[in-house]
Amino acid sequence: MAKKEKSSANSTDAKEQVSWRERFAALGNLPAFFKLVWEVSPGLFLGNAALRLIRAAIPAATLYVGKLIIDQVVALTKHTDTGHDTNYLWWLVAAEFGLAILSTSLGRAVSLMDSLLGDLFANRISIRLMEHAATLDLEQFEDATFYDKLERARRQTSGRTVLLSGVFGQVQELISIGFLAAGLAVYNPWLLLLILVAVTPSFIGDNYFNQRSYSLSRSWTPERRELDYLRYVGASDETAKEVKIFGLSNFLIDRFRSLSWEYYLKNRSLAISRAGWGTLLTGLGTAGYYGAYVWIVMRAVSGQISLGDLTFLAGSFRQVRGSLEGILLQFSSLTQEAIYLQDLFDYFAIEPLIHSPKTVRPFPNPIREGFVFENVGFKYTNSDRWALRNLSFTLQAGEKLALVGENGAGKTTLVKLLARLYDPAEGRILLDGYDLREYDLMELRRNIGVIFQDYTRFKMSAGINIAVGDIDERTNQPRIETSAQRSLADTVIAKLAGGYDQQLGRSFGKGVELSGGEWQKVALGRAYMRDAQLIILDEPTAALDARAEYEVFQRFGKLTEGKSSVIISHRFSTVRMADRILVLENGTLLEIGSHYELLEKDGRYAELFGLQARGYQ
Ligand SMILES: Nc1ncnc2c1ncn2[C@@H]1O[C@H](COP(=O)(O)OP(=O)(O)OP(=O)(O)O)[C@@H](O)[C@H]1O
Repeated sequence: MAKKEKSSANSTDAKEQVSWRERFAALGNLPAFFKLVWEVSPGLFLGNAALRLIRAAIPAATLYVGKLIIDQVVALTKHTDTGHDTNYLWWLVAAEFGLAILSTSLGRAVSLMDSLLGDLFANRISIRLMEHAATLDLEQFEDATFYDKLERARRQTSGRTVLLSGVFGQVQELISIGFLAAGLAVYNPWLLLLILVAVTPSFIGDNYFNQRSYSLSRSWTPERRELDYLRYVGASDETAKEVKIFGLSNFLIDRFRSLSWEYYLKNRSLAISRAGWGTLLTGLGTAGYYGAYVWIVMRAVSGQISLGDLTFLAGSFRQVRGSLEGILLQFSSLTQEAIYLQDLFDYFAIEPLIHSPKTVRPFPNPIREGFVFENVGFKYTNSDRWALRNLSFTLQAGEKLALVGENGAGKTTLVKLLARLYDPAEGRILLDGYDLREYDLMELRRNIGVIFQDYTRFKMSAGINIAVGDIDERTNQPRIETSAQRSLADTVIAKLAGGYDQQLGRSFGKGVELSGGEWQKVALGRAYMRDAQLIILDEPTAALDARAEYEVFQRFGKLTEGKSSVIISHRFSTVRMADRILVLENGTLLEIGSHYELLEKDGRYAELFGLQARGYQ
């Protein structure tokens, strides 16, 4: 299944035009779609189908009762002396009234079920979207075409029940037509053929325009994302500061205006030609209908059919034409919806490249030998440059290693490889003698605690912001508080009115904003939440004041005794506390050794250390 979806995804990616064959092929997504809807609520699904079936019989029944009423009225007016049959007439009128009431009540019930099912379905798809996102690789998130797919899939979360009511509506209409057509065929089967011919032009026209509008919307996905982004940057608490200071609003608005105007113009020309052609082609259908109407009227005038027959035929004819037109139009929008569904399934079909092997090696506890980098090389997908190359070194068990190097040297990349956020393109990383890829991915990550320099400031409570280090322990308040003490976050939280329950960030309710250093102390608490064997801090103290930094590292040294740790820092006062220091330059290892060894060597480390030391003199 996944394979099939992938191949069709490629074919639609390759070109924006969608052929008839692809439209029909897209209908193959319907069973999977119905399965999703069924899973949401079997009861609502079945109820909806049953009510629609009953409703399908009502138009034909109403028309037939109408014919009986007219025939009865005519009979009564011809024989004024026979008043005995008025009872029957009133029964007929009551029946028609009953049918009308039934029809509207069923209609309401159906739309109620549609909307309930729609809400449940939207929630379910959103959850599946998040569940699937959690399985994907970091690299996939950094890819623009992936984002386009994600964006198109996200748009499926709402409004996809249009498809549901569309298909149910189609079946309902088809059954209605069956009843009505049977009536028409009794009088003259040619009438049916005439109807088919009359509706075909508008059907073809509509299909053509649906396809063009899908192609336009699909080919504009990146621009639509950019529009969303501009709207966000132009009106968000996170950007307001810089937008004001640098006076960016006109720049952003101009970009938004020109891009949205371009899209509007393309849409407008499509909408205008659609309206023009639509009017012309439906006109043809109307002419066909009135041709047949004239024929029926002439037969009534010449006395070949009764007045009741005339109303029944004219009514059936009008309804069949309307329903058929509806079905054919729905069909084209149905295939369009099915193509949109393809986007959703394409997204679900994306498979992560980084995963656990089928049989996993037990994770060492404790780690005995450590991590060994063997000729490791790595290149980001969208880059021709090697971010790391020919990297060989050992991070011994229990060792404190510092990474030093200029901006862009590859320090963060090295850390991401350790946590298997990426896999090396060349060479391998061993843990206690075996490739990292042989261990269970989740277990590896559980044993590594990383605080990145661009850690996330969750717009949630202060307690949760620490607990994310080990989210299963979020109700373990003593553990959260101990972690906060270790990272100095406790002094920050003590000043908050709501303490650990205080909402952070200004997005929701009475949230408060923290300073950069305060946020960093909170984020640092995450490292202590987790009982990891390797702790990695990527510039963890860049925003801390000198006293806090000193204290953090005093504690860090003690608290991670016996554990391995990696610290990335540009401050040599921090770096010199490590057992060994690894100096990276342009993705390759330049020097490795203790502070004193490297000073003695008088290489790059000694040079950088000297530069910083002189700055303080
Ligand atoms: N997601 C990415 N996609 C493409 N290239 C990337 C990505 N992340 C980093 N790079 C590139 O890889 C190289 C190494 O980046 P890395 O973040 O490892 O550097 P760093 O040593 O941690 O730098 P800094 O001291 O500035 O944090 C840089 O040239 C950077 O431009």
